[in-house]
Formats: sequence, structure tokens, C-alpha cells
Amino acid sequence: MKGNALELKAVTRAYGQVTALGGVDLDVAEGETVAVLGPNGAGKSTLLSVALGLRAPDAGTATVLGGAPLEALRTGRVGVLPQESGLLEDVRVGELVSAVAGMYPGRPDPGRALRAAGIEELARRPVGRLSGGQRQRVRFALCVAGDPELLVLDEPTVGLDVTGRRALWQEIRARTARGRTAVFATHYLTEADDYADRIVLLAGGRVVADGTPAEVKALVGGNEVRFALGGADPAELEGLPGVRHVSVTGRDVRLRTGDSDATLRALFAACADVRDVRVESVDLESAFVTLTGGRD
Ligand SMILES: Nc1ncnc2c1ncn2[C@@H]1O[C@H](COP(=O)(O)OP(=O)(O)OP(=O)(O)O)[C@@H](O)[C@H]1O
Repeated sequence: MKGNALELKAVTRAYGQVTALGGVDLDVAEGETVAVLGPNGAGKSTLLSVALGLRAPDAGTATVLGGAPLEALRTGRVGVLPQESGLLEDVRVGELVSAVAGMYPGRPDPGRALRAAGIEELARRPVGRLSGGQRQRVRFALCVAGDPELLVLDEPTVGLDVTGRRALWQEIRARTARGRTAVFATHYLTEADDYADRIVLLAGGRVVADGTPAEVKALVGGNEVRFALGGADPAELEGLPGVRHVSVTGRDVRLRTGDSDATLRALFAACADVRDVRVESVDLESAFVTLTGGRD
């Protein structure tokens, strides 16, 4: 039977007066790919640091692969891609990846990590002469170098080009197909939608939604009516039947509604100059904005 790769129970963590995590419960099963989403300051990085044992919770417990998080990290069972991290500048890429792979039990093949990150051609290049995206690829190579059971990635694709992003997700998919687990924080909602089995949405240090991408979208439900309108009055639009949420950006108006037929009838009756009307089902971006209270 599969166990849990990660378990957080009633975890709280504050920095002085700021509550970064306000009682978070989270179970991640082995083999799952889980995206942690949330606005800036929602607590994503803090959650990942607690999961890694790098920050202790003020209350509650964190368990990784059945034991203490720091122990799992120390024994190479967890691979980390932090949001920012320095790299040794004078060392060649290949040497760095080989050195890190060599520290893990079983001494995994460093060539595999270089290939996974698409940086085989950079193996002889000193780290100090890499671009930002190339450095991020090296960080990813270091993260997978020990063939860890759990990957914890904080905004893994920041700075990566299309090929780099593809290589990263391909590697993560290949790993989860072998029963490995990945937990990643991201601001790219399409990545969560495309690559995560599950989305955990944080706002203000609390889990406000937890489910498959489809389940999270269904929590918000309904349709979105989009149209162009000069001088739209949000208060007036909020009063239309069925409307749950209004967003106006220049002439572009989006209405979330539980009854798009009734909303459209009232909209046309109230505003003669409405143009370019479209009705779409709610996407993850809209669900994100609604569930996090618009704090994007
Ligand atoms: N070292 C620290 N000292 C004081 N406050 C902190 C510290 N680290 C984080 N915080 C605060 O804790 C809250 C959660 O921060 P955290 O970095 O976990 O959020 P996040 O969701 O990762 O944000 P972002 O999307 O901007 O990376 C924020 O209000 C932040 O200002």
C-alpha cells in the first residue's frame, strides 16, 4: 500500500506578528504531483520550508516519508529546488553535479541529472559563466542528482525557456510514473493545471481549496461572461442577476455568474453598447482570484 510522502498536521508558523501559516493540514501520497498555489505572501515558501525541516512549525507536526523532515533531507531522500540559491562559481557544471550525486547513497549517475536538465553541453562550462536560465537548469540537475523519493520545488520554472520547462516537466512526469513524488510552488496557473494531480490553494496562511484542477475550478462553478464596455460601473454590474464577481480592466469586463442566461438578458437590457460578448466556463485563473479573495 502506498504511504504518504508528506504529512502536515495543524501546522502554524509566524514571523513576529506575521502569521505565515495559520493551521495547515496537508497529506501528499507517494507518486502524487501537487501544486501549491497562492498570492504573494500566502505562505507557500514557508510551507515548503516546514516540509523540508528547514523551519520548525510553532505548533503542529510535519512528517516526511514516515519520519522527521530534516532526517529525510539529510539522508538524500528529498531533493530541493529552492527559490534562490547561490552556486559555486569557479567549478565546472559537470564537476558540481558529479560532486553532489556522489554524496548520495548508491552514487547515482550524474550524467542522468545533466541529461534530465538538458545541460550536457554545458558540463565543461564554469558555473560563473552561465546565464540565469542555465543556472536554474543546474539547480534542477542538483535537485534530481540523488534520485530522491520526494522533490520539493519552489517556483521551478522561473527563468527557464520553453525547452528548459519541457525538460523539467518531462523529468518530473517520468519520476512520478515511477512512484516518486513532487510538490511544487508556482505562480503559473497553467503549469498547475497541466502538470499537477492536485492543487492546494493557500491564502493568508490557510488552505482555501484542495483538489484536482477540475475540482478546484468546480468549487467556483458557473460561467464567465466576457465583453467590451466603455465606462463600466462595477457596482451596477454586480447587481445583475446571477452575478457573483465582477472584474473590469479598461474596456474588458468579466462577470462570473451562476446563471449566464439571466445575466445576459439583464445586461443587454441595461447596457446597449455592450460588444464582443463571450460565455466561457470558469478557468483556473478565475477560480484562483475568487477563492483567494482577489489577492493575486
Ligand atoms: N524571514 C521572514 N521574516 C519575516 N516575515 C517573513 C519571513 N519570511 C516570510 N515572511 C512573511 O510570511 C508570509 C508568508 O511568506 P512566504 O514567503 O511563505 O509566502 P509565499 O506564498 O511564498 O510568497 P511569494 O509568492 O511572494 O513567494 C508573508 O507575509 C511574508 O512577508
